[in-house]
Amino acid sequence: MVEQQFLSVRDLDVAYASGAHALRGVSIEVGAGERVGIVGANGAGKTTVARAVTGLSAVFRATVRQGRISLAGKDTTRWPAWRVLAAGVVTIPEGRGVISNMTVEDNLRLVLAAIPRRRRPAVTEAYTMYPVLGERRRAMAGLLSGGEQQMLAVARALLVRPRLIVADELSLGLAPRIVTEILDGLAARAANEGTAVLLIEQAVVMSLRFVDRAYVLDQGTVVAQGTSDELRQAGDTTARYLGVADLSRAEELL
Ligand SMILES: Nc1ncnc2c1ncn2[C@@H]1O[C@H](COP(=O)(O)OP(=O)(O)OP(=O)(O)O)[C@@H](O)[C@H]1O
Repeated sequence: MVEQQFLSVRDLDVAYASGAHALRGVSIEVGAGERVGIVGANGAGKTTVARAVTGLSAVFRATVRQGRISLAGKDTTRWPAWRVLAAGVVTIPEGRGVISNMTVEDNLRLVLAAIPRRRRPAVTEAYTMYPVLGERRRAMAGLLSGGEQQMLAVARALLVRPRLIVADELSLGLAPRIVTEILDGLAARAANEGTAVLLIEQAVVMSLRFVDRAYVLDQGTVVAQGTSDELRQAGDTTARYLGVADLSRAEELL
């Protein structure tokens, strides 16, 4: 049981203007400082959860038809993205979202500028977290490798001291070794700052290593949930929803 709940999603139903009924009665919880995963196959509804939680549904012409989203007990179901951000929820969208034709350092300074000077962290925090960013701080972000860009996105998200980071398909297109490096950096900093992480991933084996517990989504519904160990041991049942032959022997997915 989550001791101090930060994000609570209850019985959420979301449909797109196209008619796609993407989520049906989804309930998830993320405690303060907790690391929680949402895993599921392509089209399961993972990104739709991320959009709903971060106030981006309307941008994608999706509507919350039923249910409630709350942050620290406040109903945020219909809050716009800027208000959710102000409440301490930062999103790392699929595709990273760094500004390509700005330097690494300017990408970082851009978010720091929004923080009052007396509380502003040093830009070098990002370089301590991922030293390669320091080495490449004058390079245009668009010239970094995919993994380095993702490091920049993660480090930038942490600089604003969020209470929750929602990371959507962080591993997409990256080598497993790089993903591990990125997640290790994120885990260390998040634990240090008490930041909760909602990790949305198709890469289930990798994801279960990083999170404390996870929800399995299939066709817009939560079909299983539990600690990483429980889900791994559920073997066949969980694996079937994920399109994996056997979760306990799915290391090759990495
Ligand atoms: N912008 C959109 N407009 C209309 N339908 C959408 C849109 N985005 C997603 N959908 C539909 O909503 C359902 C859930 O998609 P969603 O992207 O949330 O799943 P996902 O688990 O994140 O999959 P993926 O890993 O492919 O991103 C799918 O049927 C999808 O076709």
